[in-house]
Amino acid sequence: MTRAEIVIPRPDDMHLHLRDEAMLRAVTPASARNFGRAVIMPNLVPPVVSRADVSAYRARILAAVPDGTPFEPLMTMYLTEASDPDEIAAAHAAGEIVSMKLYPAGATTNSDSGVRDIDRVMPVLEKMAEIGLPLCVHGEVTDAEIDIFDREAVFVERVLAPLRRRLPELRVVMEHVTTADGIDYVRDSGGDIAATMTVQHLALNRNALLAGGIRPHNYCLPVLKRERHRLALRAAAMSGDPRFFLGTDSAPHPRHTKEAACGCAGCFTAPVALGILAQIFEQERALERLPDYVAGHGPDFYGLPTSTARTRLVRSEEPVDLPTRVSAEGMDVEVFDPGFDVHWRAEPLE
Ligand SMILES: NC(=O)N[C@@H](CC(=O)O)C(=O)O
Ligand SMILES: [Zn+2]
Ligand SMILES: [Zn+2]
Repeated sequence: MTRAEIVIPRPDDMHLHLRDEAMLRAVTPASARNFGRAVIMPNLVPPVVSRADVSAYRARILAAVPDGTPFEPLMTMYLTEASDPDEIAAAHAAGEIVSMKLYPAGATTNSDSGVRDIDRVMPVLEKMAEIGLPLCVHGEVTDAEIDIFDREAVFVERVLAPLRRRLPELRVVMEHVTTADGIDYVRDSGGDIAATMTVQHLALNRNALLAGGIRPHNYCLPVLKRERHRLALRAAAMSGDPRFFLGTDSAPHPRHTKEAACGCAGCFTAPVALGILAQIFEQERALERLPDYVAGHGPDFYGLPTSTARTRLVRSEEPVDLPTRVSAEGMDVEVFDPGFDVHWRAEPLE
């Protein structure tokens, strides 16, 4: 194929970190350009835990969106052991949030305020099941004795499956699923569950993190896994199963905090996500499945209409020059590099 193009509904990013202040201003334009809507993660410092926090953060995001770019942040609230079921129900009823986010305390970036004991949040989860408000889950256990490559599979077995047996009506999104175990669980366990998958977990296996030198910009949580897991993720993404959809988990950190003795977890993929995904779906001869993966299944799960705006994906003979860095206000953020040529680029249409 030399030059080709496809026009698809404007994609939505169902898992995104935009941060705050200078970083928020630096990274928001890339997401607003490529995506019509995004589910915004609440792991700021301090976290987004109240209705007032949600509305103030939403206003700061909108202020960072370039003029004339339509972009709708879909807000989430950070679940803590002090979360109040009535406040959450009120936020949901008022359309202020699309989900609650569960971080096991200590599992990932800015998760210290997260949940230590699931029993303590059962009243909130029961209320959410009753009103149909989804729970977005960072699905990893935090026990020091569990190997980091096993933490997702162990979470499914010890936390998620028992929770869903206890509360089968709870709607759940297993965020950034990375293992065949997670994929199998979402596909086979029944009930109202879905999963997001990132760009980096479809593009790379753990060799890209560790072979031939350590590559901190490929470090994220859950950590990249073995090839067989990447292949299971690819198969799920290409299967057309509506329970699987894009959440980039684009997670910017200042460059010096990743290129460090103890580097931060997170890959900044927002500027390049769509081109890389088109490349991957083309490679798998499944381009016709891309629109549902990036623009159909996600909004469907959240009860939102598919976007009526359009995006054109253009394939060129020559590889695209991918941006390597975003700099603003003295802040440097390295853009994710998939390590292979990308011939596709996304152009938002009016
Ligand atoms: N994915 C990551 O590696 N990092 C995310 C947190 C998260 O989504 O777990 C971040 O906020 O930096
Ligand atoms: Zn996470
Ligand atoms: Zn994330």
